[in-house]
Amino acid sequence: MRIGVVTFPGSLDDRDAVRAVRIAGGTPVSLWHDDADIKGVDAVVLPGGFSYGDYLRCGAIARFSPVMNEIIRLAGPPDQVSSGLPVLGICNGFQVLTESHLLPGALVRNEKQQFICRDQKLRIERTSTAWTNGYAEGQEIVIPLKNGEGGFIADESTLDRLEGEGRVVARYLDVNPNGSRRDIAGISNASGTVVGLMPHPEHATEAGYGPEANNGTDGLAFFTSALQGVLSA
Ligand SMILES: NC(=O)CC[C@H](N)C(=O)O
Repeated sequence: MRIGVVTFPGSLDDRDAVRAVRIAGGTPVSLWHDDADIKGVDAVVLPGGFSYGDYLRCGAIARFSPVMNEIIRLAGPPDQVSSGLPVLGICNGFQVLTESHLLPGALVRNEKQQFICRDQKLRIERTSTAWTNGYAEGQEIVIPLKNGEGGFIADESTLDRLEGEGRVVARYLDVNPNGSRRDIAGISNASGTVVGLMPHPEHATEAGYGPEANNGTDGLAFFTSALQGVLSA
């Protein structure tokens, strides 16, 4: 399975995302922000970093890049249950997804106005997505978190809708590091093909290099899940 990893000017975690795809058993395909097509890949990862220098707002400029035009077209409308292109947005990638309106809500400055870097415990709440079907529902994992604008916000009716439709993919456990509403760390579109996640699974895919928990490999199932290519819902 060929998984595209997009590099924007200022991307930081694209190399680790490429590596994670390879460790999971997939074939990584590098995509450049200026590419008008996505080379026929089966899924796409939008990596973390500081696309276009985080000017204006994180992800606000990346959303208008040629490669995003194509990804937005292929991913399909966010509230429609259809099998569009699977897309995982990690951290800055999550910010790009909300700016692109592929996911609802927005990411704002962390509550304490500081950049955070820590190992973060999460609970996986939705496993019927292209990116989390390899986890058990309710599974607790620890992966790195590092961002300045990671507070997930949305109006109450949108939050209720996300909860009601089971679209909260992951929630912060023990500590809510950034003031995200309802401890939300990740959400999906209606069909579970598009997932945005603020912490970084690509940094916890190789034994001995991620957080101490489970030998540092708690993030790998995001990438092996995509290789299953099957949604259970
Ligand atoms: N690690 C990242 O992707 C950082 C995301 C974003 N630039 C922020 O600081 O919030």
